[in-house]
Amino acid sequence: MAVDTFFEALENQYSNQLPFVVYSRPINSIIKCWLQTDDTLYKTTEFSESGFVFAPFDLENDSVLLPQDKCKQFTLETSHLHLDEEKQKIFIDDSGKEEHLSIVSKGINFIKSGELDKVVLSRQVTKPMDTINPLDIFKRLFNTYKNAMVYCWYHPKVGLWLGATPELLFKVEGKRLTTISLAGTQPYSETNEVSWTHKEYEEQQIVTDYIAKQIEPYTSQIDISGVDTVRAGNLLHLKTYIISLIKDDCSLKSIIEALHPTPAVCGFPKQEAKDFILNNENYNRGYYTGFLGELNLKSSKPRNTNRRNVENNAYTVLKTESNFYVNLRCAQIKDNKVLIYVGGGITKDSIAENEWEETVNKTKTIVNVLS
Ligand SMILES: C=C(O[C@@H]1C=C(C(=O)O)C=C[C@H]1O)C(=O)O
Repeated sequence: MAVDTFFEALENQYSNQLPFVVYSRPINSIIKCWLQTDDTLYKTTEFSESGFVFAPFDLENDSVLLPQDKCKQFTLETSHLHLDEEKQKIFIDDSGKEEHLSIVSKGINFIKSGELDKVVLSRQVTKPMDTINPLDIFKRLFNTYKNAMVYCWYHPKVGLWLGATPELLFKVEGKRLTTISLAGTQPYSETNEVSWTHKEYEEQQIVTDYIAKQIEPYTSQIDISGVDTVRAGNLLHLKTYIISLIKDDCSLKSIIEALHPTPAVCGFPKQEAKDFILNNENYNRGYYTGFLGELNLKSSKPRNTNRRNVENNAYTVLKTESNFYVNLRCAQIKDNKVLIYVGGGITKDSIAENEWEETVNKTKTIVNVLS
Protein backbone atom coordinates (compact mmCIF):
# COMPACT_ATOMS: atom_id res chain seq x y z
CA MET A 1 0.00 0.00 0.00
CA ALA A 2 1.22 3.56 -0.68
CA VAL A 3 2.52 5.49 2.35
CA ASP A 4 0.08 8.38 1.92
CA THR A 5 -2.97 6.13 1.59
CA PHE A 6 -1.87 4.10 4.60
CA PHE A 7 -1.51 7.14 6.88
CA GLU A 8 -4.64 8.83 5.47
CA ALA A 9 -6.64 5.76 6.49
CA LEU A 10 -5.15 6.06 9.99
CA GLU A 11 -5.79 9.83 10.22
CA ASN A 12 -9.44 9.25 9.22
CA GLN A 13 -9.80 6.47 11.74
CA TYR A 14 -8.44 8.71 14.51
CA SER A 15 -10.58 11.72 13.58
CA ASN A 16 -13.65 9.43 13.47
CA GLN A 17 -12.68 8.25 16.97
CA LEU A 18 -12.49 4.62 15.97
CA PRO A 19 -10.02 2.14 17.52
CA PHE A 20 -6.76 1.33 15.75
CA VAL A 21 -3.22 0.10 16.19
CA VAL A 22 -0.24 0.81 13.95
CA TYR A 23 2.99 -1.04 14.69
CA SER A 24 6.25 -2.40 13.42
CA ARG A 25 8.09 -5.30 15.01
CA PRO A 26 11.87 -5.18 15.67
CA ILE A 27 14.34 -5.34 12.75
CA ASN A 28 11.51 -5.18 10.31
CA SER A 29 10.56 -2.72 7.60
CA ILE A 30 6.92 -3.83 7.64
CA ILE A 31 4.39 -1.52 9.25
CA LYS A 32 0.96 -2.97 9.93
CA CYS A 33 -2.25 -1.29 10.93
CA TRP A 34 -5.54 -2.66 12.20
CA LEU A 35 -8.60 -0.43 11.92
CA GLN A 36 -11.62 -1.56 13.93
CA THR A 37 -14.88 -0.90 12.09
CA ASP A 38 -16.95 0.00 15.19
CA ASP A 39 -16.12 1.61 18.54
CA THR A 40 -17.13 -1.30 20.81
CA LEU A 41 -14.72 -2.06 23.63
CA TYR A 42 -14.01 -5.76 23.10
CA LYS A 43 -12.20 -7.56 25.91
CA THR A 44 -10.48 -10.88 26.26
CA THR A 45 -10.16 -12.96 29.38
CA GLU A 46 -9.27 -16.34 27.84
CA PHE A 47 -6.83 -15.17 25.12
CA SER A 48 -8.38 -17.74 22.80
CA GLU A 49 -9.62 -15.28 20.12
CA SER A 50 -7.63 -13.95 17.15
CA GLY A 51 -6.79 -10.26 17.17
CA PHE A 52 -4.50 -7.61 18.61
CA VAL A 53 -4.35 -7.54 22.40
CA PHE A 54 -3.54 -4.62 24.71
CA ALA A 55 -3.27 -5.89 28.29
CA PRO A 56 -2.64 -4.00 31.56
CA PHE A 57 0.03 -4.59 34.24
CA ASP A 58 -2.63 -5.93 36.57
CA LEU A 59 -4.66 -8.61 34.78
CA GLU A 60 -7.49 -7.98 37.27
CA ASN A 61 -8.21 -5.05 34.92
CA ASP A 62 -9.44 -5.31 31.31
CA SER A 63 -7.35 -6.67 28.45
CA VAL A 64 -8.60 -4.95 25.32
CA LEU A 65 -8.92 -6.87 22.06
CA LEU A 66 -9.12 -5.53 18.53
CA PRO A 67 -10.78 -8.69 17.11
CA GLN A 68 -9.42 -9.78 13.75
CA ASP A 69 -12.92 -10.22 12.29
CA LYS A 70 -13.90 -6.64 13.26
CA CYS A 71 -10.82 -5.01 11.74
CA LYS A 72 -9.49 -4.01 8.36
CA GLN A 73 -5.77 -4.67 8.12
CA PHE A 74 -3.20 -2.91 5.93
CA THR A 75 0.51 -3.36 5.47
CA LEU A 76 3.22 -0.99 4.34
CA GLU A 77 6.84 -1.72 3.57
CA THR A 78 9.40 1.04 3.99
CA SER A 79 12.62 1.77 5.86
CA HIS A 80 11.98 5.46 6.54
CA LEU A 81 8.94 7.68 6.86
CA HIS A 82 9.06 11.28 5.77
CA LEU A 83 7.73 13.97 8.10
CA ASP A 84 8.14 17.65 8.84
CA GLU A 85 10.84 18.27 11.39
CA GLU A 86 8.60 20.42 13.52
CA LYS A 87 9.07 19.30 17.08
CA GLN A 88 8.32 20.68 20.48
CA LYS A 89 10.89 21.48 23.15
CA ILE A 90 10.55 19.27 26.19
CA PHE A 91 12.91 19.63 29.12
CA ILE A 92 13.69 16.91 31.58
CA ASP A 93 13.86 18.31 35.10
CA ASP A 94 14.06 17.05 38.67
CA SER A 95 10.37 17.15 39.48
CA GLY A 96 9.25 14.00 41.23
CA LYS A 97 12.80 13.24 42.38
CA GLU A 98 12.18 13.39 46.15
CA GLU A 99 9.19 11.09 45.83
CA HIS A 100 11.06 8.59 43.67
CA LEU A 101 14.10 8.53 46.00
CA SER A 102 11.79 7.91 48.91
CA ILE A 103 9.88 4.99 47.34
CA VAL A 104 13.16 3.43 46.13
CA SER A 105 14.64 3.69 49.66
CA LYS A 106 11.53 2.10 51.04
CA GLY A 107 11.87 -0.72 48.48
CA ILE A 108 15.55 -1.28 49.38
CA ASN A 109 14.69 -1.46 53.11
CA PHE A 110 11.86 -3.88 52.41
CA ILE A 111 14.24 -6.13 50.46
CA LYS A 112 16.86 -5.92 53.24
CA SER A 113 14.21 -6.98 55.74
CA GLY A 114 13.97 -10.23 53.75
CA GLU A 115 10.44 -9.82 52.35
CA LEU A 116 11.51 -9.61 48.71
CA ASP A 117 14.48 -10.24 46.37
CA LYS A 118 13.63 -7.62 43.78
CA VAL A 119 10.96 -5.03 43.08
CA VAL A 120 10.57 -2.82 40.01
CA LEU A 121 9.56 0.72 40.95
CA SER A 122 8.35 3.28 38.48
CA ARG A 123 6.95 6.75 38.05
CA GLN A 124 5.00 8.86 35.62
CA VAL A 125 6.50 11.99 34.06
CA THR A 126 3.89 14.51 32.90
CA LYS A 127 4.72 17.15 30.29
CA PRO A 128 2.37 19.65 28.66
CA MET A 129 2.15 19.45 24.87
CA ASP A 130 0.27 21.69 22.49
CA THR A 131 -0.64 20.40 19.08
CA ILE A 132 0.48 16.82 18.97
CA ASN A 133 -0.22 14.46 16.15
CA PRO A 134 0.36 10.99 17.62
CA LEU A 135 0.84 9.54 14.13
CA ASP A 136 3.80 11.90 13.62
CA ILE A 137 5.26 10.65 16.88
CA PHE A 138 4.76 7.10 15.64
CA LYS A 139 6.65 7.98 12.44
CA ARG A 140 9.56 9.32 14.49
CA LEU A 141 9.55 6.22 16.69
CA PHE A 142 9.71 4.07 13.56
CA ASN A 143 12.58 6.08 12.06
CA THR A 144 14.54 6.14 15.32
CA TYR A 145 14.19 2.73 17.00
CA LYS A 146 14.88 -0.08 14.56
CA ASN A 147 15.32 -2.85 17.11
CA ALA A 148 12.17 -2.14 19.08
CA MET A 149 8.49 -2.93 18.67
CA VAL A 150 7.18 0.58 17.92
CA TYR A 151 3.48 1.24 18.11
CA CYS A 152 0.63 3.70 18.47
CA TRP A 153 -2.62 2.26 19.88
CA TYR A 154 -5.93 4.03 20.28
CA HIS A 155 -9.35 3.22 21.64
CA PRO A 156 -11.82 6.09 22.27
CA LYS A 157 -12.97 4.39 25.49
CA VAL A 158 -9.46 3.76 26.81
CA GLY A 159 -7.07 6.36 25.41
CA LEU A 160 -4.01 6.72 23.24
CA TRP A 161 -0.71 4.97 23.97
CA LEU A 162 2.53 4.81 22.06
CA GLY A 163 6.01 3.44 22.62
CA ALA A 164 9.19 1.71 21.49
CA THR A 165 9.65 -1.42 23.56
CA PRO A 166 12.83 -3.53 23.43
CA GLU A 167 11.29 -6.38 25.38
CA LEU A 168 9.55 -9.46 24.05
CA LEU A 169 7.22 -11.00 26.63
CA PHE A 170 6.99 -14.14 24.52
CA LYS A 171 6.38 -15.45 21.05
CA VAL A 172 4.56 -18.66 20.14
CA GLU A 173 4.94 -20.26 16.71
CA GLY A 174 2.98 -23.49 16.67
CA LYS A 175 4.40 -25.29 19.72
CA ARG A 176 7.61 -23.30 19.99
CA LEU A 177 7.78 -20.76 22.82
CA THR A 178 10.46 -18.06 22.80
CA THR A 179 10.89 -15.66 25.65
CA ILE A 180 13.69 -13.40 26.85
CA SER A 181 15.10 -12.25 30.11
CA LEU A 182 16.08 -8.57 29.96
CA ALA A 183 17.51 -6.60 32.86
CA GLY A 184 20.42 -4.37 33.80
CA THR A 185 20.59 -0.91 32.28
CA GLN A 186 23.39 1.47 31.33
CA PRO A 187 23.57 4.35 28.86
CA TYR A 188 24.81 3.47 25.35
CA SER A 189 27.85 5.33 24.10
CA GLU A 190 29.09 4.03 20.75
CA THR A 191 29.91 0.46 21.80
CA ASN A 192 28.25 -2.69 23.12
CA GLU A 193 31.60 -3.75 24.65
CA VAL A 194 30.93 -2.64 28.21
CA SER A 195 31.37 -4.15 31.65
CA TRP A 196 28.53 -4.97 33.99
CA THR A 197 28.54 -5.08 37.78
CA HIS A 198 27.84 -8.11 39.91
CA LYS A 199 24.52 -6.48 40.92
CA GLU A 200 23.44 -6.22 37.29
CA TYR A 201 24.37 -9.82 36.44
CA GLU A 202 22.62 -11.00 39.58
CA GLU A 203 19.48 -9.03 38.76
CA GLN A 204 19.37 -10.43 35.24
CA GLN A 205 20.01 -13.99 36.49
CA ILE A 206 17.04 -13.69 38.86
CA VAL A 207 14.87 -12.97 35.82
CA THR A 208 16.30 -15.87 33.76
CA ASP A 209 15.99 -18.45 36.57
CA TYR A 210 12.50 -17.33 37.38
CA ILE A 211 11.27 -17.52 33.77
CA ALA A 212 12.74 -21.02 33.34
CA LYS A 213 11.04 -22.16 36.54
CA GLN A 214 7.71 -20.59 35.60
CA ILE A 215 7.48 -22.25 32.18
CA GLU A 216 8.69 -25.65 33.37
CA PRO A 217 5.20 -27.14 34.10
CA TYR A 218 3.94 -26.15 30.63
CA THR A 219 6.90 -26.85 28.37
CA SER A 220 9.64 -29.34 27.59
CA GLN A 221 13.18 -29.08 26.19
CA ILE A 222 13.99 -25.70 27.74
CA ASP A 223 17.06 -24.20 26.11
CA ILE A 224 18.76 -21.17 27.71
CA SER A 225 21.21 -19.06 25.66
CA GLY A 226 24.27 -17.21 26.99
CA VAL A 227 23.99 -13.62 28.27
CA ASP A 228 24.42 -10.88 25.64
CA THR A 229 24.60 -7.10 25.77
CA VAL A 230 21.91 -5.58 23.56
CA ARG A 231 21.15 -2.00 22.60
CA ALA A 232 17.72 -0.41 23.06
CA GLY A 233 17.87 3.18 21.76
CA ASN A 234 20.18 5.14 24.06
CA LEU A 235 20.45 2.25 26.54
CA LEU A 236 22.15 -1.13 26.89
CA HIS A 237 20.66 -4.16 28.64
CA LEU A 238 21.64 -7.74 29.42
CA LYS A 239 19.59 -10.31 27.52
CA THR A 240 19.14 -14.09 27.46
CA TYR A 241 16.87 -16.17 25.16
CA ILE A 242 14.80 -19.00 26.65
CA ILE A 243 13.32 -21.36 24.06
CA SER A 244 11.09 -24.36 24.74
CA LEU A 245 8.24 -26.52 23.39
CA ILE A 246 4.72 -26.09 24.73
CA LYS A 247 3.07 -29.29 25.98
CA ASP A 248 0.00 -30.45 24.04
CA ASP A 249 -2.73 -29.79 26.61
CA CYS A 250 -1.49 -26.36 27.60
CA SER A 251 -3.42 -23.12 26.88
CA LEU A 252 -1.99 -19.74 25.90
CA LYS A 253 -3.64 -18.26 28.99
CA SER A 254 -1.61 -20.51 31.29
CA ILE A 255 1.62 -19.33 29.62
CA ILE A 256 0.52 -15.70 30.03
CA GLU A 257 -0.28 -16.24 33.69
CA ALA A 258 3.04 -18.00 34.23
CA LEU A 259 5.10 -15.23 32.64
CA HIS A 260 3.29 -11.94 33.17
CA PRO A 261 4.34 -9.76 34.89
CA THR A 262 7.98 -10.90 34.73
CA PRO A 263 10.52 -10.00 37.43
CA ALA A 264 11.96 -7.57 34.84
CA VAL A 265 8.93 -5.31 35.30
CA CYS A 266 7.41 -6.44 38.61
CA GLY A 267 9.93 -8.21 40.83
CA PHE A 268 10.42 -11.44 42.67
CA PRO A 269 8.62 -13.24 44.31
CA LYS A 270 5.86 -12.09 41.98
CA GLN A 271 2.90 -11.67 44.35
CA GLU A 272 4.85 -9.90 47.10
CA ALA A 273 6.48 -7.57 44.56
CA LYS A 274 3.13 -6.82 42.90
CA ASP A 275 1.54 -6.03 46.29
CA PHE A 276 4.42 -3.69 47.13
CA ILE A 277 3.97 -1.89 43.80
CA LEU A 278 0.19 -1.56 44.10
CA ASN A 279 0.47 -0.32 47.71
CA ASN A 280 3.40 2.06 47.27
CA GLU A 281 3.62 3.52 43.77
CA ASN A 282 1.41 6.57 44.03
CA TYR A 283 -0.08 6.39 40.55
CA ASN A 284 -1.81 3.75 38.44
CA ARG A 285 0.45 1.94 35.91
CA GLY A 286 -2.53 1.19 33.69
CA TYR A 287 -1.09 -0.41 30.54
CA TYR A 288 2.57 0.44 31.31
CA THR A 289 4.41 -2.90 31.95
CA GLY A 290 1.36 -4.68 30.55
CA PHE A 291 1.77 -6.31 27.14
CA LEU A 292 0.60 -5.88 23.59
CA GLY A 293 0.70 -7.76 20.33
CA GLU A 294 -0.73 -10.21 17.84
CA LEU A 295 -2.90 -12.94 19.33
CA ASN A 296 -3.49 -16.35 17.69
CA LEU A 297 -2.94 -15.32 14.07
CA LYS A 298 -2.92 -18.12 11.52
CA SER A 299 0.08 -18.11 9.26
CA SER A 300 0.70 -20.43 6.36
CA LYS A 301 4.21 -21.29 5.31
CA PRO A 302 5.34 -23.51 2.43
CA ARG A 303 6.34 -26.91 3.78
CA ASN A 304 9.26 -27.16 1.40
CA THR A 305 11.19 -24.19 0.06
CA ASN A 306 13.46 -26.30 -2.16
CA ARG A 307 12.64 -25.11 -5.70
CA ARG A 308 13.61 -28.44 -7.27
CA ASN A 309 10.98 -30.17 -5.23
CA VAL A 310 8.13 -28.22 -6.81
CA GLU A 311 5.26 -30.66 -6.28
CA ASN A 312 5.78 -30.51 -2.48
CA ASN A 313 5.40 -26.73 -2.47
CA ALA A 314 1.68 -27.16 -2.95
CA TYR A 315 1.44 -28.24 0.70
CA THR A 316 1.54 -25.54 3.33
CA VAL A 317 1.78 -25.74 7.09
CA LEU A 318 -0.80 -23.78 9.04
CA LYS A 319 0.62 -22.43 12.29
CA THR A 320 -0.93 -20.29 15.00
CA GLU A 321 1.32 -17.44 16.03
CA SER A 322 1.22 -14.98 18.89
CA ASN A 323 3.80 -12.39 19.81
CA PHE A 324 3.56 -10.13 22.80
CA TYR A 325 5.83 -7.29 23.83
CA VAL A 326 6.08 -5.79 27.31
CA ASN A 327 4.75 -2.25 27.23
CA LEU A 328 7.92 -0.31 28.14
CA ARG A 329 9.46 3.02 27.00
CA CYS A 330 5.91 4.14 26.43
CA ALA A 331 3.68 7.15 26.94
CA GLN A 332 0.03 8.04 27.02
CA ILE A 333 -1.34 11.15 25.37
CA LYS A 334 -4.17 12.72 27.29
CA ASP A 335 -5.72 16.21 27.44
CA ASN A 336 -2.77 17.96 25.74
CA LYS A 337 -0.32 16.23 28.03
CA VAL A 338 2.13 13.46 27.49
CA LEU A 339 2.48 11.00 30.37
CA ILE A 340 5.75 9.07 30.13
CA TYR A 341 6.22 5.88 32.17
CA VAL A 342 9.64 4.79 33.47
CA GLY A 343 10.95 2.39 36.09
CA GLY A 344 13.84 0.20 37.13
CA GLY A 345 14.62 -2.94 39.10
CA ILE A 346 15.58 -2.53 42.77
CA THR A 347 17.66 -5.10 44.63
CA LYS A 348 19.44 -4.98 48.02
CA ASP A 349 22.52 -3.34 46.43
CA SER A 350 20.63 -0.55 44.65
CA ILE A 351 21.58 3.09 45.23
CA ALA A 352 18.55 5.37 45.14
CA GLU A 353 20.30 8.23 43.29
CA ASN A 354 21.44 5.84 40.50
CA GLU A 355 17.93 4.47 40.19
CA TRP A 356 16.65 8.00 39.69
CA GLU A 357 19.25 8.56 36.92
CA GLU A 358 18.19 5.30 35.28
CA THR A 359 14.58 6.48 35.06
CA VAL A 360 15.77 9.84 33.67
CA ASN A 361 17.72 7.98 30.94
CA LYS A 362 14.68 5.85 30.12
CA THR A 363 12.54 8.99 29.76
CA LYS A 364 14.76 10.02 26.84
CA THR A 365 13.47 7.19 24.62
CA ILE A 366 10.18 9.08 24.35
CA VAL A 367 11.45 12.64 24.92
CA ASN A 368 13.87 12.27 21.99
CA VAL A 369 11.03 11.77 19.54
CA LEU A 370 9.02 14.67 20.95
CA SER A 371 11.73 17.30 21.26
C1 LIG B 1 10.88 -1.09 33.93
C2 LIG B 1 11.54 -0.74 32.82
O1 LIG B 1 12.51 -1.52 32.24
C3 LIG B 1 12.83 -2.80 32.72
C4 LIG B 1 13.82 -2.75 33.80
C5 LIG B 1 15.18 -2.84 33.54
C6 LIG B 1 16.18 -2.66 34.65
O2 LIG B 1 15.79 -2.61 35.80
O3 LIG B 1 17.39 -2.53 34.37
C7 LIG B 1 15.63 -3.13 32.24
C8 LIG B 1 14.77 -3.41 31.24
C9 LIG B 1 13.34 -3.60 31.52
O4 LIG B 1 13.07 -4.93 31.75
C10 LIG B 1 11.23 0.54 32.10
O5 LIG B 1 11.82 0.76 31.03
O6 LIG B 1 10.38 1.32 32.55
